[in-house]
Amino acid sequence: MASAIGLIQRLYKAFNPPVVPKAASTTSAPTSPLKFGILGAATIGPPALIIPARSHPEVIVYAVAARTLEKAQVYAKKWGIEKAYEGYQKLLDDPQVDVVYNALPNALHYEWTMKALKAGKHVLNEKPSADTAAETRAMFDLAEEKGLVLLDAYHYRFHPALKRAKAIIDSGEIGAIQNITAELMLPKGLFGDDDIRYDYELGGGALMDLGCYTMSCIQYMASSDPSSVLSTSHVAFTPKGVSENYVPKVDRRMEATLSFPKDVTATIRCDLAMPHTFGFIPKIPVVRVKVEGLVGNVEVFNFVSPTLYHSITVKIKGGASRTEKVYVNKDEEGKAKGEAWWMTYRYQLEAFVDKLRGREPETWLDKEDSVATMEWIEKVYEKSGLGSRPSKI
Ligand SMILES: NC(=O)C1=CN([C@@H]2O[C@H](COP(=O)(O)OP(=O)(O)OC[C@H]3O[C@@H](n4cnc5c(N)ncnc54)[C@H](OP(=O)(O)O)[C@@H]3O)[C@@H](O)[C@H]2O)C=CC1
Ligand SMILES: O=C1OC[C@@H](O)[C@H](O)[C@H]1O
Repeated sequence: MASAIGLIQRLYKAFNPPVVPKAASTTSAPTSPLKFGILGAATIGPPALIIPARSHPEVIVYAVAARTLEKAQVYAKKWGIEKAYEGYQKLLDDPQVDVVYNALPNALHYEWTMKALKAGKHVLNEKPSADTAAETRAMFDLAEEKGLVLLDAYHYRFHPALKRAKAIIDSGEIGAIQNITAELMLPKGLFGDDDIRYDYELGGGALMDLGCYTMSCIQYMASSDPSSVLSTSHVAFTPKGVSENYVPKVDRRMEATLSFPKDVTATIRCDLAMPHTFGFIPKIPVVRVKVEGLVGNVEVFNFVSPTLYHSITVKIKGGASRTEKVYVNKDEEGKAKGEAWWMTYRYQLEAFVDKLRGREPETWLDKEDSVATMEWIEKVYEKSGLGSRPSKI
């Protein structure tokens, strides 16, 4: 009962956060709040940036750009955004925009992040980083050269629940890691056949969309990059009405097993549309990561959206089992940083702004994290025979 009430309270506040006055930076040198501009009137914009920004004193969502002015205006009106632009370049040309949130389809991340950086903007770039590791590397190289902050929005990494699970593993409580399993599988019916996730030219595929979280997560849990892709299996997406000769390039489902140094193995599973049970009962989403060690294991249920609900279960072989839940970061004195209702996106925004303002973020993902995740996504695609998504460089 208490946990149901907690869930309702967290959900309500996550989507109806207190709107705080916009202030100058909290650093000693006062500056104006940061003005964010969104590329694309995208579905992800409100949960990932617009709503979290309401409770961030240093963030104003100031502009949105879409391919048509009408779409940008409708979105701007709905979400209380001051400026609406037709075409993405116009938003980049606006000197008032400090930060660009790139919410375009994956295949456009590279082009528009590069353009935004060239225009002198910091960038919060949606996941997965780009279509290939070469594109990712080029984006981060340019950000470094320009002294700008670039972050790929692997939002799940910023939630304290993940940090707690990792701390348990790193403490040695479960012994040396032997095996990791990360799964993110959704039921059929969430995405139409014309969704960007099923479009090869737009960087589609289950591994790109959902699998990037699982790939990133196994690397984080293992504290290492993989050594090789041992095996893959996939179910391709085939649009309706295509000819017999159609060669599918997009995975609806992907499974891969990878080896890591020190005899560690990891399996990832992702699915954009798990078939209904008996053809009509939708399956429950599968969102979990399990790390098995020599003497025990840790399992995080719902590692991607832990604010809604999560559990961290620790089982020691032949011994006790316990469950933890962690919704806020605490410093050494026990002072909370964050709120139980902060979604992963709000934690991510906090870290992004801290970095940009020269404060130490609680969590950060750098160039090497992003490049390594893309590299191994490409290697899985190569092994599967589907091949990498088309690179622009
Ligand atoms: N962090 C997270 O939890 C999530 C992240 N994502 C990521 O965010 C990005 C966007 O996803 P999502 O919001 O679901 O997607 P949407 O389809 O809702 O938005 C994509 C945006 O890209 C623009 N766009 C530009 N060119 C094209 C094109 N050729 N075809 C289709 N759209 C185009 C669209 O049009 P216009 O310019 O006209 O507005 C639209 O606003 C992806 O990279 C995805 O992986 C998605 C969901 C969750
Ligand atoms: O968090 C997510 O959940 C649903 C996905 O399709 C989306 O792209 C992803 O980022």
